[in-house]
Parts: sequence; C-alpha cells; structure tokens
Amino acid sequence: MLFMVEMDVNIPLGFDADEAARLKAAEKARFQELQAAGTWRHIWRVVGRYANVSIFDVADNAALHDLLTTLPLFPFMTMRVTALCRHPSSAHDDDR
Ligand SMILES: O=C(O)C[C@H]1C=CC(=O)O1
Repeated sequence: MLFMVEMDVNIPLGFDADEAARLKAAEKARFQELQAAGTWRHIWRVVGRYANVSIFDVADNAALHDLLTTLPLFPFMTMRVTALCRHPSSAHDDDR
C-alpha cells in the first residue's frame, strides 16, 4: 500500500546540539536502509521548511505506524498521512 507522509521536523531551540546531530545521522541511516529496501520510495524537501514529503510502500496501516513511530526523529516530527492508490490513467503499474 502506498502512503504520502508529510513530515515537519521541530527540534526545540536549545536542544543539545550533539544529540540533535546524532539523531539526524541515525535518521539518515534509517532512511537509506528503507530507501534501499524500496519501502521509503520517494522523498522531497519542502522548500523553505525543515520538512519533507515522502512516499512509503508498506503492507498496511499498522506497518506504516510501526515504521514512522520508530524513526529516530519521530519525537520531534509532526506527520500527516494520506493513503494513496493507483490512478486509472497512470502509466506506472507499480503504483498500488
Ligand atoms: O530531513 C528530513 O526531512 C527528516 C528526515 C527524513 C529523512 C531524513 O534523512 O531525515
């Protein structure tokens, strides 16, 4: 199942800089694993914000919930999830 996830990251001012750097590095490593696995299919930066729009391909709602809530930056993220399905005019057979 495909989902669009909009993620806004808010690390509070004054948060420990080393810990923030560690969490960002862990997030990037987890992202790269999930991208290589085809689970985190796409990511775009939202211009002018510490935010992204991503496309996930997971088995079901529970799998997405488990994945998102275990991301290293999850405690600092606001997320909006939109379920997607293939558009009948799409040329991409794997959009499902
Ligand atoms: O930078 C972000 O938008 C937050 C997060 C998502 C992927 C990643 O590497 O970091």
